[in-house]
Amino acid sequence: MKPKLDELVATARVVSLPLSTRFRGIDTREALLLEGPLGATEFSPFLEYGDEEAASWLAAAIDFGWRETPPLLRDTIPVNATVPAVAPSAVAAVLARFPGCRTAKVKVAEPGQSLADDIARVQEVRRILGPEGRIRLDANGLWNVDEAEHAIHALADCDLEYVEQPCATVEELAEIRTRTKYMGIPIAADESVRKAADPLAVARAGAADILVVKAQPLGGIHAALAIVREAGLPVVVSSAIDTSVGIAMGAHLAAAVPSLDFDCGLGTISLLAADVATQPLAPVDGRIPVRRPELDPGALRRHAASPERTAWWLERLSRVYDLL
Ligand SMILES: O=C(O)CCC(=O)c1ccccc1C(=O)O
Ligand SMILES: [Mg+2]
Repeated sequence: MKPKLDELVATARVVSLPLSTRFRGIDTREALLLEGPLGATEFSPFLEYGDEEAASWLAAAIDFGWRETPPLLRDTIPVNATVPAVAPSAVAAVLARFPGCRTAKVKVAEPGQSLADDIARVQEVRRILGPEGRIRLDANGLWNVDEAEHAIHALADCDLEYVEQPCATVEELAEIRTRTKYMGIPIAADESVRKAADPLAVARAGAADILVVKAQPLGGIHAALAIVREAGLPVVVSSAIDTSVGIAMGAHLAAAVPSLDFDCGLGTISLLAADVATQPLAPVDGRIPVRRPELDPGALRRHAASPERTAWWLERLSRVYDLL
């Protein structure tokens, strides 16, 4: 069901939240929050995304606010720490923000950095987590196949759970997966799922061992769950530096998937220096609860975006609404 645009605009609030650590080249995160009949919901495509891409994010916001979730199989979700491409000296402070998380996802292949920087960061994560910790990497598609092969081989010593989107295309993923198979390190697809015209193409091509699924870019909990069912691969539910409201959307998806073998990328409230919920969905003992957060009116006021940015988001909302 599609609510009227007026109904969306009536409750829309735009916030600008400071990050505790720079991530993806940003240090504040803007989001538009809405109140549906079922609770708060979030529309927060990244600023550079075009309206077509943002349309899936709006469909997701409406899905979470206006449609009952599928049956939930879990009431808490284990989450990973997310380590941005920071210097080794900053790793301990980042990990300390993720209490109880046994798994860390480490960003690698950051433009302007070298493989030596990645190795130093990953080694520091391994040192702090100890031998029982799990380490996965995320290159956001920034290596070519030869660079990926070299880097994965060099980092294999650190005992890797999987490598997420080492290269950009499905063809490259298939190639790197073949080349690194002997190392026994699985390849996960993220952008090849959430930014693809066909999110199932990577699974069909046999180009990944694991799918990263995100509720907002995939059009919402129900659409993402259908993709998970059809893909037939293990999944990791993740997020996009959402507020607690978007994280809750992801947590409900993670609670609904038939099986959940990996810790999820839903701990990222810890990368924000402020949030919008009365009780933020930050990790405790390595897990987040599955519940709908309540918006905190004081936080919405304190972190309200400027009138200019609010107008920009409302215009975006109305343009994207017309695409649904
Ligand atoms: O999966 C996680 O640990 C957190 C989410 C994350 O890494 C992310 C957050 C914003 C944009 C892109 C990504 C990504 O997985 O590539
Ligand atoms: Mg990723």
